[in-house]
Amino acid sequence: MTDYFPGFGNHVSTEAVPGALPVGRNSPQRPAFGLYAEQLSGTAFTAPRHENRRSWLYRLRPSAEHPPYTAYEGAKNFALGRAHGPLAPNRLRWDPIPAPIEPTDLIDGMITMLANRDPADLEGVAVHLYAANKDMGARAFVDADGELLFIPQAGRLQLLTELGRIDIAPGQIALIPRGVKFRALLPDGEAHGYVAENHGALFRLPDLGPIGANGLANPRDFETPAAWFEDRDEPFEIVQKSLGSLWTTTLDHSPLDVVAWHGNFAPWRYDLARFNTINTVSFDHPDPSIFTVLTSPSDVPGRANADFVIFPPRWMVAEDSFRPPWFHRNVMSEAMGLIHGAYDAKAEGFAPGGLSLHNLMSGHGPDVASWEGASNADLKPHKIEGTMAFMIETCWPYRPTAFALERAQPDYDAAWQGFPKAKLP
Ligand SMILES: O=C(O)Cc1cc(O)ccc1O
Ligand SMILES: [Fe+2]
Repeated sequence: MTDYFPGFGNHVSTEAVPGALPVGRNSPQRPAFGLYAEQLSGTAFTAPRHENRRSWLYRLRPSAEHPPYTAYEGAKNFALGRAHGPLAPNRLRWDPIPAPIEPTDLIDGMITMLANRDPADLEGVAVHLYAANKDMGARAFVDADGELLFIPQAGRLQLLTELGRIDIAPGQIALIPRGVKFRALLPDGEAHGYVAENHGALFRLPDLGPIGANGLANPRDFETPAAWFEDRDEPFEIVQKSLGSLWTTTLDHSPLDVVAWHGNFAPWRYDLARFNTINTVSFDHPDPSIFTVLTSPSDVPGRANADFVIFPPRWMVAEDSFRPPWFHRNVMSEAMGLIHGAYDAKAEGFAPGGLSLHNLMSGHGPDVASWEGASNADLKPHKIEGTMAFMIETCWPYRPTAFALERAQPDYDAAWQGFPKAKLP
């Protein structure tokens, strides 16, 4: 049986029980076996055809059958909203968060660090960390506020979703579309990582322009799971994030009961090692947009609501060039994480599992040690290996949560202290 279908945004047809998927129509008068047909729309009905995303689900019970939601009291650091008041234009950086002490599943282990727009604007992105040590048993999570891009840093995740099962390890990413229910198992007993929650236009592959028809993340390397379901008649909690807060209700069955589905609005996974990295073979350090894996456009051409950019292993061959990221100030706002290894612009203080924020127009770039090293390096071809950093870049300035502001490294500015003054002739 096929576990995954290759391709980005393809129209998939899949059934876990033969005969469950209707042929030739979406909503027969009586679907097979008494299943319920349900359309799940990821874009407006009238979105242009090339952007239109929806799937048809055939399930044991309709999603509409649920008791009222009430406020969820767990996950104290998740969906906190942004800290209010003026935000100093300081660069910020965080150490990795410690493992939980109490048994904590993925929902309760979510920690919101950065957010920008109100989810109700249908724009913006939030950056969360997670640290969990317990499987989600009889509970599922669903995010009405956006799609969730999982970026594991340590420990595998098994994401059991309404549309199928996804296994990922650090170095792979997975996307759970807005509105898709899922629960997460931790095959290694513990898991840490990052989540980018995109409230805006769906993540898609960037245009390639003069690069041509191939390169960067190639569509065939994205994998969408085959239909899978669980038939569990027992109390099952659903936690929903909606309009920036968390809500709970309890069903008498698992909501992961979709026996068959077809469509192009579905979860997927991708292995970052498949990224076809393109870089200079002459001089200068190109803009990091060459490393864009996924982009969520805004209404302004070329100005992303959110870009997911990686800094993968690659050859550095530029001649007479300062090879690491240059000093810069950017109108876009940059959140960065590190999956493993070391990042070439930061010799110290940016650890795997850590996070940094360089908001709009803040001066940043190589720390003193990285600048010193790269300014004096012998420029023979050199391979950067054993590393994977990433950036969630957005046109909407981030606001850290109060939780994040309280825990920022106290001395990040020291990374740029002690540069020798230039000497004029
Ligand atoms: O600030 C950073 O480290 C991210 C970054 C990397 C790069 O190669 C060029 C620009 C940039 O913002
Ligand atoms: Fe930057």
